[in-house]
Amino acid sequence: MTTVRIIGAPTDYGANRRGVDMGPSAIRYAGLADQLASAGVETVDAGDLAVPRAEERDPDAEAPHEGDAKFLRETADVCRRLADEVSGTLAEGSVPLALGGDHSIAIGSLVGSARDAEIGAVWFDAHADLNTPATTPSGNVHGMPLAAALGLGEFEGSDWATAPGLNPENVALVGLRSVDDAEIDVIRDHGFAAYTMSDIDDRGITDVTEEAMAEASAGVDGVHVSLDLDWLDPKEAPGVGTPVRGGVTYREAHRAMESVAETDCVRSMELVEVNPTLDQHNETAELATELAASAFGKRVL
Ligand SMILES: NC(=[NH2+])NCCC[C@H](N)C(=O)O
Ligand SMILES: [Mn+2]
Ligand SMILES: [Mn+2]
Repeated sequence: MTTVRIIGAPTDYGANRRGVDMGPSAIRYAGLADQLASAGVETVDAGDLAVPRAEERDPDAEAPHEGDAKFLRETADVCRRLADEVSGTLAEGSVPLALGGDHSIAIGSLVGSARDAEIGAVWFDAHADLNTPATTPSGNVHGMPLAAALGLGEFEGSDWATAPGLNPENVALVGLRSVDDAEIDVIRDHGFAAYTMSDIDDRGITDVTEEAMAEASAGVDGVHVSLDLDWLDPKEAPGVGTPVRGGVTYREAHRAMESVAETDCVRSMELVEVNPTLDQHNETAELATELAASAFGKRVL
C-alpha cells in the first residue's frame, strides 16, 4: 500500500497576494486525509514547516534592484528544509505531497525529489513559471521555480535551487495561457514539451496528459507532479492569487489526474497557490483535495 506523507509549506514569500500561506490549513480542513483514504492510500501528516511571517521582513531590503526576486533568501530557507523533508520521505519509501503556499515551494519539492534520482516534472499551470531574477516582470518568485530548479538564471548562489537529477528533456507544461516573452524564448530554446489550452481544446485533455506524462517519465526514475490551482478556470477555482480565464474545467482536471495515476510513475506531488482569502466557501481547497485523490488512483468504479 502506498503511503503519502503530507508536508505543509505555508509560505507566501513568492506571491504578491497575502493569504496563500493559509493554503495548507484550508486543504487539510477540506478533507485531504479522507480523500486520500478513499483513493486507497495511507496518509501520514508531517505538519507544517515553520515559516516566519512576511510582515516581519522588508521584501526589498535584500533585493539588489527593482524587478529582482523578492524574499529570495527567505524562500531559499523554506525550500532547503522542504527539500530535506521530501528526500527523507522518499528515503523511507513514502510519497511526498507538499502543500503550498505559493509556487516557489516547488524549488524545494524538485530539489528534494531529484536529490538521489533522475526525475521528470509535469507542470499543470496557467503559467510557465520560467522567469528568473533577471527576466521577472513582477519580482515574485512563484513565477520562477521551474527555471530555478533547472539551473537557469542566477538565484543567490543557486546551489540551493538547482535540482540535480531533473532533466530538461523530461519537463512538460500543461494548460499554458499566460506566458511572458522571456519564458517563450526559454521554452523554445530548451525544447520543453509545452501544451497550451489550444492544444487541450484540439486534442482533448486525456491525449495531452498522456503525452505529457510519457515525455516526463521517459528514461527516469519517476515524475514530480506540480499542480498550481490556477491551472483550472477561475470559475472552478476562484481561490488563487493570479487567476487567468480560459482554464481547464472540473471534469478535464479530474480526467487529467486520472491519467496521471494510470501511468504509475508519480514520485512526488504538490498542491500550490490555494488562497483561502480569495476563495468561496473553501471550494478551491476542496477541489485540490479531490484532484490529489484522483492523482493517487481514486476511481468511481
Ligand atoms: N505560480 C504562479 N501563480 N505564477 C504566476 C507568474 C506570473 C508572471 N509570469 C510572473 O512572473 O510574475
Ligand atoms: Mn499559475
Ligand atoms: Mn505556478
